[in-house]
Amino acid sequence: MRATDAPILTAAEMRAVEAACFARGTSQAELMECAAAAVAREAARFARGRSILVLGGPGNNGGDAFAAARLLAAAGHDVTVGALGGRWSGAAEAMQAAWRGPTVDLADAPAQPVVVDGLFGIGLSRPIEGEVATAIARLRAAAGFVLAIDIASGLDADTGAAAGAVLRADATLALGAVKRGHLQGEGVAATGALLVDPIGLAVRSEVRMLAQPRIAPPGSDDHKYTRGLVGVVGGAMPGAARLAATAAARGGSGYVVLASADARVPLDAVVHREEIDPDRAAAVLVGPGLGRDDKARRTCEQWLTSNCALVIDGDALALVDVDSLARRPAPTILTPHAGEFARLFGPPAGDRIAAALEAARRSKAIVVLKGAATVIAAPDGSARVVQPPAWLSTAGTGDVLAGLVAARLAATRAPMRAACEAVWLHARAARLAGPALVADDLPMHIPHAIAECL
Ligand SMILES: NC(=O)C1=CN([C@@H]2O[C@H](COP(=O)(O)OP(=O)(O)OC[C@H]3O[C@@H](n4cnc5c(N)ncnc54)[C@H](O)[C@@H]3O)[C@@H](O)[C@H]2O)[C@@H](O)CC1
Ligand SMILES: Nc1ncnc2c1ncn2[C@@H]1O[C@H](COP(=O)(O)OP(=O)(O)O)[C@@H](O)[C@H]1O
Ligand SMILES: [K+]
Repeated sequence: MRATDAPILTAAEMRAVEAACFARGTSQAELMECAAAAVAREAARFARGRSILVLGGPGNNGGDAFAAARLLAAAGHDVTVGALGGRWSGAAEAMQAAWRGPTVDLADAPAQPVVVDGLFGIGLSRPIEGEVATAIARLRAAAGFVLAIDIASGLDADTGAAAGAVLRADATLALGAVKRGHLQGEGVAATGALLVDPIGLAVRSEVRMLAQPRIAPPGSDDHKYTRGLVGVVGGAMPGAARLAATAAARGGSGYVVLASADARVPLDAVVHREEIDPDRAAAVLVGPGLGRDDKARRTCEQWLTSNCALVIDGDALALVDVDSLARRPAPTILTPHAGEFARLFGPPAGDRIAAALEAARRSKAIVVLKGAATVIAAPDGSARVVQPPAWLSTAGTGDVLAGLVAARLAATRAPMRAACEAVWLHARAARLAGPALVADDLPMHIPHAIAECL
């Protein structure tokens, strides 16, 4: 199944879940059979009759691989196992012994159009180098499709870092839960399409993949003010604030006010004013195109010390500090890209999810750390992660997101929910806009994305 709403665990958390499962009486062999059945199902779906090379390593990832090879062969597929000689133990040894088909050393394994990678999973303990690295480079180059069991071999399961070679996958079947390493570092490119099978494990985690939200429509007694007035503070680059204001209007706000020295409005529905009335605004966005001069600094300070629910983006992120954010009495959402995040909180070490959670805890704000995997982290330790389409990597799409976050904050008054709704709608609008999108294309697709969530 697709990874939407799936739990995301560290390797240690995954091992704790497995240990609890064994303590309840499930055997390792039973769990491995479950994993292997899921792997065989996906491999058969992708192979569509082509020959399959299954790579089996020395640990339980290899155990899954041998068991999957047995199931695939029993279903009539042409299967060869390329084994990394080693000492199997426990359930993995039993799975290796139960495989009766052709087995060759990894170094001699014949190239095949479909490769199932069961070399290493979350137990990778040192870089892949030497003969193994040479073999996987050769087999990868010849393969049309690689399915990784649990995680692409060579990736650190927590950070996605690759200290040595990696067998890049076209799809990965995560077992039990998504691992943090699928979503960061080299893992972003090496994971391919991310699929998850629960393999019968009950996994609870407040760090999850972002699910499609349910959006509440306005009630019959709502009017423009109850639905939420969004204030967008403009500055040195007025286009950015206009993009944000357009997204705020299309994102379900009752009323959008754009305060800018430049009187141009992007839509007739957006109202231009010199100032935003803090008592009327349900959410205020500060930062897109604001500039960083003294005037921008004063504007930022004024909103930071206000009682308004704030979305802080772009230039404003360079004008605030963590302690002032933590002192705010009203909800705050920060929407930094990696550079803005590093300036405010320090560069995220390997695990961006951990870094975003720590930043949320310190600033007492919702932190939306944008990028190829966008992390939405809350001070209470919960987080959601989504992989937006890479076509979003173009100027101004962050301004659109910031306006959308402000719209959802005004509509819901619930900052974590607002950030999740906005990030999902933004990614969905990008898919609806299609390849080679520009930021201006996104807002018109937001209402269609919202319609899918009612
Ligand atoms: N624990 C369980 O009961 C289950 C685990 N599952 C599978 O088990 C995997 C984890 O199994 P393990 O903990 O055995 O670990 P792995 O199978 O991921 O790898 C550990 C083995 O590889 C060796 N190794 C690590 N890095 C190496 C390198 N660079 N070169 C050569 N050898 C290297 C280690 O010495 C060890 O023998 C998961 O990813 C998943 O695929 C599934 O079967 C479900 C049940
Ligand atoms: N490689 C990528 N894959 C997916 N999404 C991306 C990628 N690069 C950037 N994005 C998304 O594009 C947006 C860019 O925001 P930002 O960097 O603030 O741009 P700007 O300031 O020009 O508006 C964010 O939503 C981010 O998650
Ligand atoms: K693997």
